[in-house]
Amino acid sequence: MLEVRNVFKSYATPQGPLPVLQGVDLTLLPGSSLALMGESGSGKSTLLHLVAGLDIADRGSIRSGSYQLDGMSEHQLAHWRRTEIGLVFQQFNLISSLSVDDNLAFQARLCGRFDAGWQAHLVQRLGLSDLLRRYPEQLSGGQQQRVALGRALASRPPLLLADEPTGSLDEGTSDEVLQLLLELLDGSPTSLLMVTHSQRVAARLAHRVVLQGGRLAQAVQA
Ligand SMILES: Nc1ncnc2c1ncn2[C@@H]1O[C@H](COP(=O)(O)OP(=O)(O)OP(=O)(O)O)[C@@H](O)[C@H]1O
Repeated sequence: MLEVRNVFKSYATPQGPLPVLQGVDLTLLPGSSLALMGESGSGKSTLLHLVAGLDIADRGSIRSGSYQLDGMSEHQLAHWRRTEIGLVFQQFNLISSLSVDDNLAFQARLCGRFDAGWQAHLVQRLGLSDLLRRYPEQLSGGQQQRVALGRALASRPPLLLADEPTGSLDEGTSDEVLQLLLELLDGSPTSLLMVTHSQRVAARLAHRVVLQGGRLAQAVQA
């Protein structure tokens, strides 16, 4: 279970500190999914980066399972990122020098959780069987995002963090990729925290919250 409690984060700017998160509270149960919405610049990516251990909160607590992120060293945060979370970004972030097959296995191998049977299942479900020997530049956007999802899920992380994962795909491809993701997560203990601007996408997840004035509010259904 992910628990974010009273988290604050400001950035230093030439004009002085810019407060972005001002007391964020969030709970995400195992196997559940939450859409994180809010206007551009409201701090969605900032919050996701804190949960990912890519940046550190000024104060407050972030915990998941037996991990307490505040107070962790850079080395411990790197371990957290490697073993406990899967990350998917709008710009796929695949490793251009590795084949699809090796991209898929990359994180799972890194954290010692490579499972050939599970990877074969992901390849089949994500429709990647004919693309395994290709390199990222030889794939369409939708294909690259399917590889990125497979890579993030191959290590069976307790928490999947996705920042606008379908943001650069057309509507049809976006629906297809989201559908695959939700099917793969169905019945699994992996929780999904997804930043999205799309009401359509958010409506498919179990819960929705909006970041406003540095805090989270329940989303009002459009
Ligand atoms: N490293 C940084 N240094 C200074 N200011 C930053 C930094 N990163 C983000 N910001 C500012 O913090 C605020 C929140 O940014 P963030 O990227 O978290 O917003 P967002 O809600 O994800 O926006 P979008 O929907 O446009 O991606 C913005 O005003 C942004 O300019």
